[in-house]
Amino acid sequence: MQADIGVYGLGTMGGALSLNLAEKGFRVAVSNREADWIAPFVAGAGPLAERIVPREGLEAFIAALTPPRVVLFMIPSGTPLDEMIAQVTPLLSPGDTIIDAGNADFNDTERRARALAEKSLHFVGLGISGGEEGARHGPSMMFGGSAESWDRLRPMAEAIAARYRGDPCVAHLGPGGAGHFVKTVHNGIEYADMQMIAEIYGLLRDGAGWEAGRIGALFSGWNAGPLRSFLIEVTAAVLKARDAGTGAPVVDAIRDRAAQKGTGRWTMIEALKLGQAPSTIAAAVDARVWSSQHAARTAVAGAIPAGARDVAIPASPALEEGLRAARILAHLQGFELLRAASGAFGWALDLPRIAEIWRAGCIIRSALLDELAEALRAVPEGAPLLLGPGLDVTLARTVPALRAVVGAGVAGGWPVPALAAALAWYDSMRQARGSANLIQAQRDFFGHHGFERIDAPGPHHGPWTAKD
Ligand SMILES: NC(=O)C1=CN([C@@H]2O[C@H](COP(=O)(O)OP(=O)(O)OC[C@H]3O[C@@H](n4cnc5c(N)ncnc54)[C@H](OP(=O)(O)O)[C@@H]3O)[C@@H](O)[C@H]2O)C=CC1
Ligand SMILES: O=C(CO)[C@H](O)[C@H](O)COP(=O)(O)O
Repeated sequence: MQADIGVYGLGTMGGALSLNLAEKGFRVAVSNREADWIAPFVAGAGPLAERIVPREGLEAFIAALTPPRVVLFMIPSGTPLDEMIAQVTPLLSPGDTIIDAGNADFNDTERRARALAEKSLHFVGLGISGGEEGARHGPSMMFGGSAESWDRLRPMAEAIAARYRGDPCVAHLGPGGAGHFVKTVHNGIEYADMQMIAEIYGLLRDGAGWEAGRIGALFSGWNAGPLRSFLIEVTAAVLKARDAGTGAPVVDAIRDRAAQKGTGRWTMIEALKLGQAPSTIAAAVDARVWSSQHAARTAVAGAIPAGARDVAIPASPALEEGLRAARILAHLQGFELLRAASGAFGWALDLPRIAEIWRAGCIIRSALLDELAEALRAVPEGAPLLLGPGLDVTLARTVPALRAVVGAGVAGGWPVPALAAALAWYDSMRQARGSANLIQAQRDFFGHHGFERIDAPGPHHGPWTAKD
């Protein structure tokens, strides 16, 4: 049997995606670097095995594909992918397509697309979100590549994608690295959302003395309201889970060191290159770094005075509203970054469509994304996204709660870096006149850098004479 597509890499995501493709009627050739994974995978596929073509070795794998061939890699996307591309390219023919469905640095995707185009091969950078469950039953997918590749692969992509009220959660976002860039920013927002949720958990645990299960029950309640989302649902389930041996909350036994594979860091690197400052994502990346500095934290703990003792943590409605405000702000920062990238790289990213394809299947899926898609459609071209119709009203109503939550964290000495970063951005952006006039004066004083005046064309220098 010849296959419609080949999936290389039968790990968590590749295995699940292969089964999803087979379930939707596609014949899927599968292979894996460690070949002894292949037979157990097929054995576990049940009736879907009849549409799975297992192959050991690259040559046999490629020979199992119907031309023009489509080869999808679901492996770590740095050097491993470059090595696999080098091995597979001589086996392919002009017109064949390589898809990288892993998380990739979009600069690598751009480079690979250029190099493969010289060999008349198509390269697709496909951002996929949804974890194992999403890959198996319907992920959200961010397609980057040529229009020709999209036309060819669209039916397959739409067949396996998550659906939001019937609408497939996949879109062609642009050429080259556009899909991987959008996936990277998705993960940046994911980092911010996870961090802000963890900060609320920390306030309740350390500031209010709540036990994990009680916090989990609170999150469950929130999941029935405007905060409804996969990450709130996951948080509630995690907080309620108990260790089979001890009966204690599992979360209490987990080391407080957050790992990261790089997408949050990539988001920040690209943001800074584009002159953007998504402060909530930066705070989330910072917080993961601080969390990993466990030895230093342990040494410092107790040696430095704590915050005030008599600070009350705001009650549940304020926590819920504050988190809602911060979540909106984090998403808006992510979309501002996408808008900046779209302009800089000439991608014409369809921001409302991106919000729409994130409404189901992906890790940050939430009730907010539907509201956000509507607001992004309505916001005038070029206007700050903070003025997104509807969201502006919600922010005006919920930001006071965010102030109360951040205020309690600051006064009590419980860290709330991402929540505070959201608030700082909001307050900075609503200041028609900020304090950067002083920065300009300082720069001119020590570096003769010049400044603009509000009352006369420039540039100007100050009458600085002496250090006071
Ligand atoms: N897990 C998730 O929730 C998500 C992951 N991703 C991305 O999907 C990709 C795969 O992740 P995931 O399935 O979780 O990872 P796993 O660790 O479960 O699987 C990794 C796969 O990559 C293969 N692999 C590793 N190194 C090499 C190499 N040098 N050459 C060839 N094959 C190699 C492994 O083969 P072998 O068995 O031989 O080691 C295995 O098939 C990554 O890019 C990840 O960032 C994207 C979205 C969500
Ligand atoms: O892409 C994903 C979800 O969207 C992956 O789960 C990713 O691994 C998460 O990033 P990190 O490992 O850095 O927390």
